[in-house]
Amino acid sequence: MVLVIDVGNTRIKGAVFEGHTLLDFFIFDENKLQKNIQNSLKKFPNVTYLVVSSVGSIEKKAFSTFEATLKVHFITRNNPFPFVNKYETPHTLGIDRMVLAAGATMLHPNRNRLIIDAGTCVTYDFIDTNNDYWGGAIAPGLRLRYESLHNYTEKLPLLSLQAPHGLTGSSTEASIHSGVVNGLVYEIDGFIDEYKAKYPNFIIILTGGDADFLANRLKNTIFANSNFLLESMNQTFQYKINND
Ligand SMILES: Nc1ncnc2c1ncn2[C@@H]1O[C@H](COP(=O)(O)OP(=O)(O)O)[C@@H](O)[C@H]1O
Ligand SMILES: CC(C)(COP(=O)(O)O)[C@@H](O)C(=O)NCCC(=O)O
Ligand SMILES: [K+]
Repeated sequence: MVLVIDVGNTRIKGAVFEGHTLLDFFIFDENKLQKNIQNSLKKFPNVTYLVVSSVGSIEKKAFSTFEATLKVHFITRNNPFPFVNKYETPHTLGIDRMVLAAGATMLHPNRNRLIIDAGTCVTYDFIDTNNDYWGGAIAPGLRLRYESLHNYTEKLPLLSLQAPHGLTGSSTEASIHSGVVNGLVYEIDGFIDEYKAKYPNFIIILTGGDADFLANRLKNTIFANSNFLLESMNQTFQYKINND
């Protein structure tokens, strides 16, 4: 059994896998990380591997206490990956984007694929039919958009995520909800439309903390898979074991 831990810029997520089957899912509190992991391990005593990927501030040494009882693997750029990396600055590419690209390559080999991860940032990652990874786009995520409007203006309140009532916001609050939510929905639909027009037989994967909220607001019919990064971490780890 494998416990995978994804350290994002907002939240730390974990999942236990038996082979390819996800048995349980956790959100860990950064301040109680060790304790939270210990509790998950108590629930699943058959876990033998801890697999971590981080784009956040938590580094490998945070998991060193588990090295006495588990095999701890930190996913880095030195891992084997099943795609060809054509990014011009591969040394700066986010490890989460590499893991998503690996997951998409293994799930749907030799297809044109776009992975949209709506987390702290919204990342777009494109892999073509040759399994060449080209990059994509990085944009502010939903929460970040609400926070930026508040932090960089004098008069705008900090609002929490709410579905807009329509296109035209008739108050400050309604205008912010329309700008943030409709704005991101149009952005995502716009990217999807452009890629679809260019590449036939396109596969789109939507994941991240805001995936479910966004999926049923898009003009394009896309099913969200919130666990895709965790599943892809498990796949990337299996790929490493098979290729070592
Ligand atoms: N309890 C929560 N705390 C923070 N963000 C949340 C929560 N529930 C949903 N979200 C949404 O999830 C997004 C962050 O997604 P997530 O995938 O956790 O990010 P990351 O992988 O970058 O840490 C935010 O934009 C926010 O709207
Ligand atoms: C773009 C990101 C900040 C996204 O992080 P997330 O929203 O998943 O927390 C992360 O993938 C990252 O730090 N990337 C490095 C730059 C790049 O990918 O080119
Ligand atoms: K992201």
